[in-house]
Amino acid sequence: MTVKRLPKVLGMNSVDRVLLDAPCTGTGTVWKDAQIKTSKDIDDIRNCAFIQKQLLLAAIDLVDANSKTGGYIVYSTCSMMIPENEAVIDYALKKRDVKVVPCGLDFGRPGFIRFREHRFHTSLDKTRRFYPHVNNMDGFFVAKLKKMSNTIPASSESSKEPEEAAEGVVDPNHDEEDEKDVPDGQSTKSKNHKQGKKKNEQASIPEGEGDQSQAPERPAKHLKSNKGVKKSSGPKSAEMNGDKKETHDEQTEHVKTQKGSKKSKGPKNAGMDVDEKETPSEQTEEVKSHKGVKRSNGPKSAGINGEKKDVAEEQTDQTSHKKKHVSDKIKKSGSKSTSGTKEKKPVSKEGSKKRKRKWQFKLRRDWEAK
Ligand SMILES: C[S@@+](CC[C@H](N)C(=O)[O-])C[C@H]1O[C@@H](n2cnc3c(N)ncnc32)[C@H](O)[C@@H]1O
Repeated sequence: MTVKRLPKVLGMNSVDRVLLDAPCTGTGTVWKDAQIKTSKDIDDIRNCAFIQKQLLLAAIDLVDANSKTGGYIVYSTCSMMIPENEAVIDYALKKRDVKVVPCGLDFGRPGFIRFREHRFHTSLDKTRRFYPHVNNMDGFFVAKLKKMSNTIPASSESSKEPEEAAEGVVDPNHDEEDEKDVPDGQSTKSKNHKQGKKKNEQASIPEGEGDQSQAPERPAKHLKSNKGVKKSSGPKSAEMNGDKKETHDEQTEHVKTQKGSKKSKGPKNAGMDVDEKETPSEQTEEVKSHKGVKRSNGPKSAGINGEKKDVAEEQTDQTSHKKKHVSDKIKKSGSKSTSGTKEKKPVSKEGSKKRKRKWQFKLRRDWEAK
């Protein structure tokens, strides 16, 4: 039986409420199953998003909006992927007469309302995101919907739902321009310099918090598609430290595909103060192609507060985009630049970083072009 038939079989508007703990990629379980970082690829995310959207619509159709004791649908996943979370809820908002209501949880971070080129309904900030390194639990997403009426918007019925299920899958091949003002994102990128050759190897991973501010875009991580990955079955732990002043976290560690690279230590900060943040520079970690590269272990630094972070990151992006121009100007003015100058001086760390960034953007551009 297909998911779509579920309401017809069980009865449309026949139940008071539904808890939909949807099947997902389980990327939120990364702290206890590091393999998840390399075992899932964009196709897995797409497939999950597809079924999740169908399941959510079915769940909504099952619920009776006029129930005096219910009319609610709670949707959850243990995935950190926006396509499996906010995008699914946003999709449901367009397809059914439902609205997002507060979850009643005073911890966790608000869901994203914008991400790269995507813009979600502002009520998505009532959803909640939980991060392993922040909340000492599996990465988790939860949204509570209130069904407003049992009518299905005409616009919804006329459209083809299946194909729309693919909507919301954040295309990692977005314009670089979009990265500037977009929140965290975290596309996954190949570290072996073969991005262009591999298709659909990037996936978007949320990183920051979802309140108005957006986290910085990060170099993508490379996701491999290995089989035999453990299935996620929802969050299992934990002591949820209710940090109310959570700011952005950046769980966007680089997914390393090579052996020998340092492993992520997962949530190392039980009860960690949520103020921990990544510095702007962290979002521009280079894509490494060789083995033995140290990996980022998530949030390391503190320093910037939520609002400033976006700005800082934006600036970082802009800086990268303008690098070439700046370099040219420096040349013209005859000043000695650290990189890009004619004289081949030993490249400084800073220069090396810039060049890598430049190279990274170029790769991405080329890859996107393909
Ligand atoms: C995150 S788990 C839910 C775990 C459940 N809340 C529990 O505590 O046992 C997702 C569940 O969805 C089921 N599932 C997978 N694909 C499905 C589909 N197409 N339709 C309905 N359920 C599906 C899986 O078997 C799995 O039990």
